[in-house]
Amino acid sequence: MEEVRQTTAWVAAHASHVTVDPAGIEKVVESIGSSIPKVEWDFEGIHFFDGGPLTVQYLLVLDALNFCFWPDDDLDYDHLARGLKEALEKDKSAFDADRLQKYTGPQLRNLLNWPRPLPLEDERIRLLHEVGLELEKSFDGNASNLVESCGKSAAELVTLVTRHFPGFRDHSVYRGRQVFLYKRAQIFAADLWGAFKGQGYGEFYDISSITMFADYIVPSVLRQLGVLKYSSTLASSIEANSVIASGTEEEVELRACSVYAVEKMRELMNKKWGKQVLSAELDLWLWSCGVQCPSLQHHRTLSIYY
Ligand SMILES: Nc1nc2c(c(CN[C@H]3C=C[C@H](O)[C@@H]3O)cn2[C@@H]2O[C@H](COP(=O)(O)O)[C@@H](O)[C@H]2O)c(=O)[nH]1
Repeated sequence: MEEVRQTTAWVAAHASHVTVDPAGIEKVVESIGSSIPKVEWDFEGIHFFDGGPLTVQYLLVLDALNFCFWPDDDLDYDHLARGLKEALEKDKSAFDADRLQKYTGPQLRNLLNWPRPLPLEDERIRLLHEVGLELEKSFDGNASNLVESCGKSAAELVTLVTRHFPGFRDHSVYRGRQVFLYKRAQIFAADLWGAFKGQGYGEFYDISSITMFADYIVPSVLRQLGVLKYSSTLASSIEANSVIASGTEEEVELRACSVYAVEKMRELMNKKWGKQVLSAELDLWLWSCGVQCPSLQHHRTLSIYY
C-alpha cells in the first residue's frame, strides 16, 4: 500500500486538472470534529453473511464484479450485492470454483435477476472465470484459504490478490510513471474487516495501511465538500456527462487526488484530535454520503477497476 500512497502523492503534486485544497480539508476536519460519523459496514442490509468461509467466497466474487454500474441508469452496487446474496441463499454452491469458471453473460444476468445485458458484461464474465480458475489452481477452490495465507496482514492480502488475479491489478501510467490504486483488492480486505468486525477472517493487524477506494462516488463527494477543485474543462465535461477515457490524465488525477486527499484528511485528524482514524472508515462515511445524494454528478469512465 506504500506504493499506492507514494504514487498517488506524486500525481497530486503534478496534477493540472484536479487540485487538493488544504483549506477545504481543514474545513471538513473542523466541521466533523473529533470523530467521523460512524457508518456501519452493510448499513444497507444487502450483503450475504453467515460468519464462515462462504462469506469470504461471496466477498471475493462481489469485489471481482464491483465496478462500473453507471452506464445503466437503473443499476447500482446494491443490485450486485443483493443479487449475489440471493443467488447464494438459493444455491450454496453457486460460487464454487468450478461453477465460477462456467458462467455465461445470460446466466450472470439471470443470477442477478437483471433483465438486460450488464455494463461490461464480457469483462465481468472473464473476471469471474479468472477467479474460479485461480481459486481452483492455488487455493483448493476456497477464497478462505487465500485469506488464511495472508498472516492477518491486509497489505499481504492485497499483494496476494493482485499477484494471483490479474483482473485486480488496478494501475495506470501517468506522465511516464506507474500509479497504483488497487481499489477492488483493497476493498476486498476492508469488506472482510467490516463484515467479520475485525475478527476471524476479518482480523488484520495493519488495517490502517489500506487507503480509500478510488471509485467514481467519493471524488464527487470530496469535490462537493470543497476538498477537490476541478479545472473548468474537467468540470464542464463531468457536468455534460461526457465519458472520460480510462488512463487519461484527468481520470488518473481524479482517482489519485482522492487517495491523497483522504490521506491528508486522516493525517490532520490524527494531528488535531490525536486519534487514529482509518482511511477505510473515512471512505465508508464519504461513500455513504455520496450514494445518499443521487443528484451529485460523478465522472464516467468505462473501467473494470471501479
Ligand atoms: N469508495 C468506495 N466505493 C464503493 C464502495 C462500495 C460498497 N461498499 C460496501 C461495503 C460496506 C458498505 O455497506 C458498502 O455497501 C461500492 N463502491 C463503488 O461505488 C460505485 C458504485 O456506485 P453506484 O453506481 O451509485 O452504486 C462503484 O465504483 C463501486 O465500486 C465503498 O464502500 N467505498
